[in-house]
Amino acid sequence: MAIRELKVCLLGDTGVGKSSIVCRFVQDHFDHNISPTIGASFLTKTVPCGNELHKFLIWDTAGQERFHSLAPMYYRGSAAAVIVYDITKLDSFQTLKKWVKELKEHGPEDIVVAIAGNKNDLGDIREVPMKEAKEFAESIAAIFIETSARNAVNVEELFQKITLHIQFPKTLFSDISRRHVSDLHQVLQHF
Ligand SMILES: Nc1nc2c(ncn2[C@@H]2O[C@H](COP(=O)(O)OP(=O)(O)OP(=O)(O)O)[C@@H](O)[C@H]2O)c(=O)[nH]1
Repeated sequence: MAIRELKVCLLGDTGVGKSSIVCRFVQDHFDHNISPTIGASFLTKTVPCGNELHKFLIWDTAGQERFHSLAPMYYRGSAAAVIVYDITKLDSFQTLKKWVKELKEHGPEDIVVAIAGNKNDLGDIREVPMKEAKEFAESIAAIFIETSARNAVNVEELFQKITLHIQFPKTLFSDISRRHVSDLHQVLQHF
């Protein structure tokens, strides 16, 4: 089976849950006392996808401002960027917008952007309305999903959506054309 390598980087404010999302995806584990990332960390996960294996090469970057200048090393050459914000922190959504701008100006031209609103288990103290974030994602043709690394909600789905976007570029999944439907079924049944 052919292996396709997909470099993916995670960007976003410190504390939004980037490492926790990666940890949930790769190890199906959640650590309440996880330490802030220093520089970046690297993990991989291979998933079957249609007739291929997709190997995610995941660069989890540090959100602290002092590491900001390192980010281009990780988004350069990436097939996808997951920009994470914390639904309980409006500031983290403003930071996300700055990352979108930076990627547009300096990132790879065809990079798939996925916006993940993490900590959706904390909906009672939400500061970022889902509708606003979804509309923003649509305005830049990005994937949008709310996740909870803690409760294992939508983390697999996030990477699944990325895979689909890479396989079927420019397809908006709210409007899948008929000719893609059978291919998509094939892909999804292998997840
Ligand atoms: N309630 C809740 N807490 C979460 C969730 N994801 C992460 N956390 C907590 O948020 C804090 C920060 O998580 P990290 O994964 O270290 O955040 P990060 O974005 O990688 O932070 P940096 O490495 O500093 O960039 C930790 O205390 C996590 O346990 C979630 O989905 N729900």
